[in-house]
Amino acid sequence: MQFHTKIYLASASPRRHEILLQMGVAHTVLDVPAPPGEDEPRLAGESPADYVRRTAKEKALRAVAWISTQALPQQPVLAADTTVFIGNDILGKPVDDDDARQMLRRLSGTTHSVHTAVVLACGQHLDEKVSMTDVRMKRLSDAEIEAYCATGEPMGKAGSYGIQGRAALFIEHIAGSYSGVMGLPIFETGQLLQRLA
Ligand SMILES: Cc1cn([C@H]2C[C@H](O)[C@@H](COP(=O)(O)OP(=O)(O)OP(=O)(O)O)O2)c(=O)[nH]c1=O
Repeated sequence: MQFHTKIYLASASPRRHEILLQMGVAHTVLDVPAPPGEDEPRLAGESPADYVRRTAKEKALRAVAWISTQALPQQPVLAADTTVFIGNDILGKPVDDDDARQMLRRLSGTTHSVHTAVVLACGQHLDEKVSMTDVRMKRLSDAEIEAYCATGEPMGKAGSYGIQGRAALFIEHIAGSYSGVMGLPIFETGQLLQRLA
């Protein structure tokens, strides 16, 4: 599969940039000013899939609006949102080490789901896909959590871990998309980009 159209990646996530490089997708990373504050709250009754879909669409549309204020060429925009769900709760990115410790204690010895929505915007036209992955984490000791937090790896990552990093040692099993857990599901992204050809 070859991708010929150049796109913008509207994401500050280095993982998403790396995954697009792996896919051979020519892209420019856009540094769209993000709204200040914490992760978007979930709406009442909103499913995990609907939540990531909505937040990824917001990122894409914010980028489209921003491009139109800059002297930038018009190109399709790719945006994504990744969130960890456990029980009925969202685990977003930790605000500090204490927050990370709490999230890792919560994930220890259980299975959670990681949802990633990927959105392709051509102007106001949006196309999207959602990947869902179950992740089983082994039981973590306090010492393991401490040592992991000391690496700094939890920061900037939903659920306070990176499956692509040292936390791989904690993951017993996954059912779904490894790249989706990392932040950009390769299969679903390829399906969206193929429609540009
Ligand atoms: C669960 C998990 C998440 N993550 C990362 C992917 C995403 O970068 C991050 C989830 O945060 P997001 O809000 O999806 O993305 P972001 O803030 O990093 O970037 P942007 O909004 O600008 O696109 O967590 C991993 O790198 N590995 C993992 O195993």
